[in-house]
Amino acid sequence: MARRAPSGRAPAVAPAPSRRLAGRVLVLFTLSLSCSYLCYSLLCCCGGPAAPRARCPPARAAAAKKLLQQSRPCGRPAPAPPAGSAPGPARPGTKRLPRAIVVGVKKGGTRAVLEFIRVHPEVRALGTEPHFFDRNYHRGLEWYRNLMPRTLDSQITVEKTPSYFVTKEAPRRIFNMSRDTKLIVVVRNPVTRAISDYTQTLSKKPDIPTFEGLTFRNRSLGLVDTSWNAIRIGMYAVHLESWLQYFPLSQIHFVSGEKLITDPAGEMGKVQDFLGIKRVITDKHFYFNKTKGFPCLKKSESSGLPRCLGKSKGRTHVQIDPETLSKKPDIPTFEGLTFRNRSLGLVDTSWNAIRIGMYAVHLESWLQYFPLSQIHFVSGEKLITDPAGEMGKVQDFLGIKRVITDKHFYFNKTKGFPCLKKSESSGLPRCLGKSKGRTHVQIDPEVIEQLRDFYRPYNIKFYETVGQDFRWE
Ligand SMILES: Nc1ncnc2c1ncn2[C@@H]1O[C@H](COP(=O)(O)OS(=O)(=O)O)[C@@H](OP(=O)(O)O)[C@H]1O
Repeated sequence: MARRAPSGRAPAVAPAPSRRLAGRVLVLFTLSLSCSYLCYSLLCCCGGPAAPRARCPPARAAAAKKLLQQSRPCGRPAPAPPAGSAPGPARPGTKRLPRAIVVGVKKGGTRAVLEFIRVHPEVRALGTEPHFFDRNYHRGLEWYRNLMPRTLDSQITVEKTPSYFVTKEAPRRIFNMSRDTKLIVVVRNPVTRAISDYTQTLSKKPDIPTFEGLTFRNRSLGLVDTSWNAIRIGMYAVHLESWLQYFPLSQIHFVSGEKLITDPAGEMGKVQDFLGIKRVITDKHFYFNKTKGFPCLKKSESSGLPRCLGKSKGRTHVQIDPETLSKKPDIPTFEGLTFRNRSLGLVDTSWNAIRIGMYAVHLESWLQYFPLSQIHFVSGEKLITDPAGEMGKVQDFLGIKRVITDKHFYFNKTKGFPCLKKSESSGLPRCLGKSKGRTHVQIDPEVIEQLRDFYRPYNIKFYETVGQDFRWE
């Protein structure tokens, strides 16, 4: 080893054995450097001399870890270091907030859409799910922006977090970030989606109850448990309402999870149109992998090699009793819809079926424009028991001769209603159609009593206003 001169500098000329040693050390050092570089290049970077590749940002490396069979997504020009970080080669582009977000739905095919769209040169995607608008909102927009890949002005930043679709606050939060954000929702038959979701949970927690057990609150009554997430997520219309309060429908693109499998190029074509970018991703980008049973990319964005999605995508689903699958959706009961709080007797006046019967309330609006004498009230009850009598009054009100009389009606026992002896159209007897005079569903008499109490003050007000007692009590 070269001894240090008192000044601390190495002597200008070292003795001969030391020089040999130094020479060897230098050769070894150079060799080890070359080796490290070679390993580094093989493990992390891809590309050839024509396309110099850069190190992958950490978030993408994490994404790669998550995705089996996915090589590390790199192969883009090296991104620039964040301001204030250690100097390095200049990396082009800026970290920008996403212009498009795949907001759902879980198990719809969101990973496929993200991996397919990021093949487009005008798209850069965050590989991991940042969960910013649900779990990490408190971290602030800068935190979110920092996760994003660098993009050039011409490129679109995209992220995907499927749980956003069912997060109540997500539409408002995304709107507050940018009202122009384009939203992509991958939807799939909610029954298959629920089974896929359940299969995933089962793979992590093998002790959970059966799918059937979790699906029903009461199986014999067919009451589906809408509080179970696997079911709730599939109630697309319910969740969509929250999004439509902030975004026009034109700003939401729905990808068919089914077509994404049978015709990935077709579905991705529509996604590209929606994003306003050229249709670059086409049939040529896909092949059907028989072993996987799904379409795969011929060249992935990351490695340029053929790539299928990971093992967790396209799992074999658990077998579900076909009877469970054919159960009708859990339409709420009349009782369920009637009350905001049944034990408190609080009737839900926002339900149309209830609100319409508050005649006194609606009549007020009419009386602001028309005198009462210009409005004629037909009793729905008397129209059944005495159609001629009620129609007589209608003719009087219209100022026409009482032509329609008892002679025009007969009681049809099968129908259980009065019918016309001669219809105006055919001259033949005619009852109203099947949709008129249906057998009503049975309602708990206690509910009927509660509703009578509810309507009583409205009815009294109505009788007083119109000067007629319709005797509904
Ligand atoms: N090309 C391709 N390859 C593999 N899998 C594909 C593909 N296209 C769509 N799918 C379907 O994607 C389903 C997983 O959906 P997600 O990616 O949205 O799941 S997750 O919410 O991110 O966990 C996954 O659901 P399962 O089949 O139930 O596993 C697939 O059916």
